[in-house]
Amino acid sequence: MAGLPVKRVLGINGKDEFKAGENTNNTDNNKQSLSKAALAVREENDKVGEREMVTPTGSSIKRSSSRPQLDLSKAAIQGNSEERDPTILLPNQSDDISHLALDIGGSLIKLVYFSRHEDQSIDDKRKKTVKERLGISNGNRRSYPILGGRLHFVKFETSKINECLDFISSKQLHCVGTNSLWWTSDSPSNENAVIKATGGGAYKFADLFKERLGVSLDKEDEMDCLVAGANFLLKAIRHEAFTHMEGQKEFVQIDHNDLFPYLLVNIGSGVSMIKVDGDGKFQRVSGTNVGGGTYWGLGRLLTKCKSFDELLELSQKGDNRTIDMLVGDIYGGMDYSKIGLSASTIASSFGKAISDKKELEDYRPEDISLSLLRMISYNIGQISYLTALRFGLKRIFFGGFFIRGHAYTMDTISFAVHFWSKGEAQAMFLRHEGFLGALGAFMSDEKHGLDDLRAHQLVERFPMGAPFTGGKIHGPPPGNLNEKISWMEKFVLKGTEITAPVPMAPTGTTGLGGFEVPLSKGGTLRSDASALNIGVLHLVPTLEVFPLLADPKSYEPNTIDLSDHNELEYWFTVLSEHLPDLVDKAVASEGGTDDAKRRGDAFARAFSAHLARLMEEPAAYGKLGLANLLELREECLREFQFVDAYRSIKLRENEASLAVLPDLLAELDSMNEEPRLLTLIEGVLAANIFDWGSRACVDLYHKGTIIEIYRMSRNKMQRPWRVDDFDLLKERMLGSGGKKPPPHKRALLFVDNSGADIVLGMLPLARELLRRGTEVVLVANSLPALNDVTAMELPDIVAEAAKHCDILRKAAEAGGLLVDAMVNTLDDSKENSTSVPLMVVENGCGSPCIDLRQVSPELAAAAKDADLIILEGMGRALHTNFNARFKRDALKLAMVKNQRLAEKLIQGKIYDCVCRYEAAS
Ligand SMILES: CC(C)(COP(=O)(O)O)[C@@H](O)C(=O)NCCC(=O)O
Ligand SMILES: [Mn+2]
Repeated sequence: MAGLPVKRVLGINGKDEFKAGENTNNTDNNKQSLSKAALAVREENDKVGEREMVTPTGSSIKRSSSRPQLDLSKAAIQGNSEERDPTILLPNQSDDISHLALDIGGSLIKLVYFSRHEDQSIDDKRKKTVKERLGISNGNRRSYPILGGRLHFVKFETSKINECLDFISSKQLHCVGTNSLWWTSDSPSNENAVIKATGGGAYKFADLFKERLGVSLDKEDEMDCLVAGANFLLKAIRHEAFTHMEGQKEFVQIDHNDLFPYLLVNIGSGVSMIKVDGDGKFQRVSGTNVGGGTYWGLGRLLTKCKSFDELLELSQKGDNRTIDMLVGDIYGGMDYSKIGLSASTIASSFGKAISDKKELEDYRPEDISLSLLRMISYNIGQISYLTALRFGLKRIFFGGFFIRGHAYTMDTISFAVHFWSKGEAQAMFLRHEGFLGALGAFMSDEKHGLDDLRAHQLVERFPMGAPFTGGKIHGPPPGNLNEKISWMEKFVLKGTEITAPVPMAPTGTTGLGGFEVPLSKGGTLRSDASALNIGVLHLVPTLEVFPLLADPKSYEPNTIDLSDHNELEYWFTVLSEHLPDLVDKAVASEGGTDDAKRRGDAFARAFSAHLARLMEEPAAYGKLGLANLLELREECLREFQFVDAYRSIKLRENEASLAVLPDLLAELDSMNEEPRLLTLIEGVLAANIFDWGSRACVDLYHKGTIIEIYRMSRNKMQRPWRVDDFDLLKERMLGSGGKKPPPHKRALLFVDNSGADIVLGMLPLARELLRRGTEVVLVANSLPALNDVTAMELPDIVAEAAKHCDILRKAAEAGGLLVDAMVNTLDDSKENSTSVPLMVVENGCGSPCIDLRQVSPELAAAAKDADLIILEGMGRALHTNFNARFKRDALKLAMVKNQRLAEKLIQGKIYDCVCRYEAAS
């Protein structure tokens, strides 16, 4: 490349430029081997139909182990493909099913199973050097008895036990420990195979399990299991418990050290009330025979409903006032306010039926269902409170499948507890309400050693194809890609629309013990899987809490709280509008084949369905922040096997930016320290405009070349920025009054996008730090997300940049980044290579945002000696971590590429910039 001074860099419209929005057909003309090699490997890869990650240098490697994936290469259907759920063989899938436990109750069978995955991470040279340098031993700082994997939750009706047996058999879940060749035609030997089971059905169906699956049920005590399951959930899952009052769900942060004692009320067919004092320390103190079985049994007789869910659904449209005797009915429409009873309070459930001269047929089944539901829920709430009172317990957790995340049931129970305790006691519900027993049975198997898992090691994912539908498709959550796609396609066939439902207004009470009727949710049904409102728990034992958080307990990654409905609606619209473009990119990234189009379509439907579900109930999947939505989108893409939707865009922008880097560096080198620092920070902010996740920016890319946009952005960098702590930063870096402060020892640079952002923004800043004697660790995504640069792509970008810069070359060499002597060095003498190192670590995530409670072990290790943290970009520095406080100096740099966020967060406007510097706290 011809040398171009920076002024020209910022003003040229040279021949190497091309439109940011153009497709990459001109790659053949590209002079740098970097992308050619990658494309060659990609073609090769497409030929063999394998989906592996490809580095820009062409080395093909397995994706990071931090987010395990299904390996579908060489997948084949076993047996008859016309079957409803044919078994699909995945010979290259290293996940192996290893554990299963059951809770076989009177109405439902709850199944928990664990699919394990081997550590697939490759120990590439970069990782090895980083590990050596950061002192990470292979066994990590503690030895975990378990491998990573996933915990799945499935339920079946007990009356349809054969479906459950088929499911276990099709997934070979009963072949514990015989995971080696289960896909071969020889059926695995099951002699002596044992499954942990609890609930009455463990006795009742023991012979059936032996007969059908050849396994014995190892029976565990039901109460032991319930308590073990509840204790595990309350300690290990961050947003497990929540309150539900008047339609409002609020998650409760339980302090592990202040959990006991509590009352556990498990509402199954019958109801158990257990006082829990510790792990394994409990007593069943009460119970009632009026429970879920009563509701379902009486309800079936009275309404002719065919299932519990149908009965519950019916109650949504009911009006219990037609059948219940209310205070107002007795008092001529008046409240009985002297004793605190409103006119709408139920005086006697079903009481109107005495006086009305009506027969059963004269009552609407909807009204009967609601009346019954209120009668039973209210009664359980009241007895629970009285029991808690008897033992001086303030907290009551309700579990069991009676609740089913049903808002009205929870409101009724909460109301009863609140009303009778005069607000002293609180009803809390559990997201995994129905699986306490099954989880407990699972935990009772010591083999897996899951009992000391921590919240940061669990990542919850919602992988089911269709979480929210208007149709009636039943069955367990789809397991593999083909199942997922055809699951989505079924909705198209049935003409079922996945619509964004009308938001539900909060249910009202009259304040004196009376309830209004539930507001209809438009008759929408949920699929079996989503009715659980829980996802698959990914166990990643290596994840750690970022050690430099000032107060990890109070740390909240999300800046934007989506429980605010206006906020949710806004971001929902933004993400929905972005979807067609994203699908185009994703399909193109996979060669635009029919298979890719089919997957793209399924992805769009699945993601829209998730969004619709969350619009209806923002807390459906736990506490919802914007970061969760953005991550959900990436996860959904991965679910449909889109490895890297923005790959070609990233490569193209990297090339264009690398071409002008030498001139930028030369220009910077001609400056004095102070203007140079300012130019560098301006450079980072200006280059953060290259963000393919922002609607406004993508529109901009169609109007100019990368360099034009970069130049325009640079020209707008006039200080003061909207948030401008540059002077504080300058003082810390360069000192004042002639005093030179010592340089930082190690800086962690959380980098963001590819192209100009990394090459012309963050790399020059890294170089400046290196020049000052500060070690630099570039922290990048483990997996792709939008156009964010990944840790796997970075070494090649650095290597390319290092060809033109001694400082970068020496530091990269010292950091082990230049492993293959591929650099065309400017200076071959190795003796000079005393430099502080430049390293690259992966952050452990695949999202545009970062939750610092769950980071990779290499990042946690790198953080130990770091005294400067630089977070860059809207996702990492604004949507998340804007309010995060650190134990070390922190610099947050971002351009705000969204008008509404600019207004909300910094009272500014789109393209305003944030340079926030906070000294160590
Ligand atoms: C996804 C992003 C957080 C990525 O921003 P970045 O971290 O790259 O600066 C951002 O593009 C975003 O919030 N986009 C959605 C809003 C919009 O289109 O305006
Ligand atoms: Mn980004």
